[in-house]
Amino acid sequence: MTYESEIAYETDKTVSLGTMSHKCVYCNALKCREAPGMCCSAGKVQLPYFLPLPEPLYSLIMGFHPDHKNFIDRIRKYNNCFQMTYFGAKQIIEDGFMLTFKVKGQVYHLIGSLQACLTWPGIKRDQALGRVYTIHPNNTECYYLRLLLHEIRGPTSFLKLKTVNGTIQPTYQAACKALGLLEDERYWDTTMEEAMLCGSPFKLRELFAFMLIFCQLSDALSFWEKYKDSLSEDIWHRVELDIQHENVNSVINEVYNKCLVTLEDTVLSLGVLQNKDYLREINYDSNILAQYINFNEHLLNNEQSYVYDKILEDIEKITGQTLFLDAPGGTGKTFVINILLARVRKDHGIALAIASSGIAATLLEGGKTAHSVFKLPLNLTRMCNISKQSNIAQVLKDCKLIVWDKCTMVHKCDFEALNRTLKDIRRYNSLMGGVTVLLAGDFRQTLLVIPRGTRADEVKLCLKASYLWPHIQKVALHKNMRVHVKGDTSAGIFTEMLLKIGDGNFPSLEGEITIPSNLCIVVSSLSELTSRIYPDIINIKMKPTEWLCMQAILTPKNDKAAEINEILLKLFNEKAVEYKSFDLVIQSDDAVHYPLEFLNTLYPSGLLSHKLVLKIGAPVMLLRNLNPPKLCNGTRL
Ligand SMILES: Nc1ncnc2c1ncn2[C@@H]1O[C@H](COP(=O)(O)OP(=O)(O)OP(=O)(O)O)[C@@H](O)[C@H]1O
Repeated sequence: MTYESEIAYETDKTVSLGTMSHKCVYCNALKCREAPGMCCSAGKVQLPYFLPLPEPLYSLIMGFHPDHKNFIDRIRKYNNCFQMTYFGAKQIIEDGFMLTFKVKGQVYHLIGSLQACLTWPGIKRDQALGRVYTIHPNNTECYYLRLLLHEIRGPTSFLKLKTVNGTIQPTYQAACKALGLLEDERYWDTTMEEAMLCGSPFKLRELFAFMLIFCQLSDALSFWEKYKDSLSEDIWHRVELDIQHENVNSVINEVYNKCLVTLEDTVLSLGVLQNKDYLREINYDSNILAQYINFNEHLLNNEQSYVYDKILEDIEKITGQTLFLDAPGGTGKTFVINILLARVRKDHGIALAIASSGIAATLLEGGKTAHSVFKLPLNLTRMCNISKQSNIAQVLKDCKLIVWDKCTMVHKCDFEALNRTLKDIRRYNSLMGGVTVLLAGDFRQTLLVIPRGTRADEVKLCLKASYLWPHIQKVALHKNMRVHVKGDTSAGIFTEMLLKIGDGNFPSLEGEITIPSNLCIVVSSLSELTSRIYPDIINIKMKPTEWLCMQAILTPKNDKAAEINEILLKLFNEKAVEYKSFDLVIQSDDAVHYPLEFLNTLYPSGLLSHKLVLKIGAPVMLLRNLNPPKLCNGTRL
């Protein structure tokens, strides 16, 4: 039926929908019939408040505008066309000679007079927008020209695109290189030359080893030829002392050879050619661990000691039990786990420390995420992605204890896949292949995330719903040590509240709770948040390091973190220095489907964003250390 704006449907006898006398108990929606809750999935779907319509839409709809009738008659057509063309922009930059905007990294230009024809009906020539065409990398110069068009704002000629710092480059590719848009071996030269200013030959060899392993030097031999004298300087000194008056040239090859041997040792010590995973697990310093145990073991309270002794006994008797440590926040899970790990590792046994999230993994000594160690597939399957011959299989075969913190966040299928994999690798058909497993977590905290899933889905797919759950022994910790040992009363109030919420005992209104104002401050914008957490950040140099350690803004998504970083960095007056990553598609044919500028917009977890902006004075946090014993991930530099 076509909608006729002239007809008063509410009084028309031929149209009878009934009165809207039913009110949904969850969202107050008025309905003719239909069970309560169908409209909002029993209160789970909550729409934002309806904001007043902007002008002239408000007048057009409400009848205050002369074009009201015309608008209402054609409202469907208007709707359809807005559906196709509407999108929002957060930031529009109008410098340069033409208006440009980016959607997912792709640049769109207001093409105006560049438009070849005027045939599109109803579109004015100066309102047309053009998207830069994707080009295959084999079409070299066009490909680099396109890259430049994405980087240089407001170019007025092709010559201008080729001009970098006043110099006209011979090709677009050369211009890209000069602008630092392409991967360039010169960076490794600059790195080495900078290191040579103050680094010892030992450090230079270590750096060279890192480059060989992680940086894919295209011509390692030429690099060696170029820097071999600096890399072997200390060896030269030693040899010179030994040979006294002999001809130096006669030993030159011996020196380089020695240098290459030490270089090889460095590469091997980084564990690339050996089983790095295995070496890492057995190479803990027993003396330090013994000291740690002596210092902390006697601090364990009765509940903690019970758990601790039970697990050690299980490891000793090789009973191979799986235990679940049910412990709310602050009861000392991490404390007990770290002593347990130290105890096994002290005797060069393998104790794997696993957590379901990266942040939780950093709290455990030598912790790693479950997905990285067990190679848990993202699309759930019956087995983990570990071959029997792999390095990690060797580790799993010999390990004595697996600790899995925050296990309540894991999908039951992952846990079941691990069970099957361990049975297979260890060739032992009991639970978890007979290795002692300690699962720790609190079901009141975050459960697993099911995309577009409901609360019921989460419960149905969590660890408790697994067929293995009845075979897991349960132990618990109750005493909040954060409050007990540290006397932190606010932590006590917070923990009590969390427990009440988790147990469903906190007063709520239609499924929503109000957090007491003495527990947190609600802010209205990101900039207010940053100014409250980091007031006066530009004078950070005057503040003690502890000040910075006392505050942090946590956000679950990398793009939000980038936004917060940008707000804070703008407050520093120093000149910004930009470092850009080189993103590549492995198959060159995919370059058309995944253009560089799109790859550059992604924020994969564990990787830096495409553009790293640094300013003098702004603190930097280490994301990944290639040489872990010295600085750990998350260190502020
Ligand atoms: N027996 C103990 N003696 C002294 N301090 C302890 C003891 N147990 C725990 N603590 C301290 O109490 C604090 C909380 O412990 P911990 O971080 O291990 O708790 P948790 O259960 O892992 O908490 P969350 O779930 O919030 O991570 C830590 O500072 C820890 O050092």
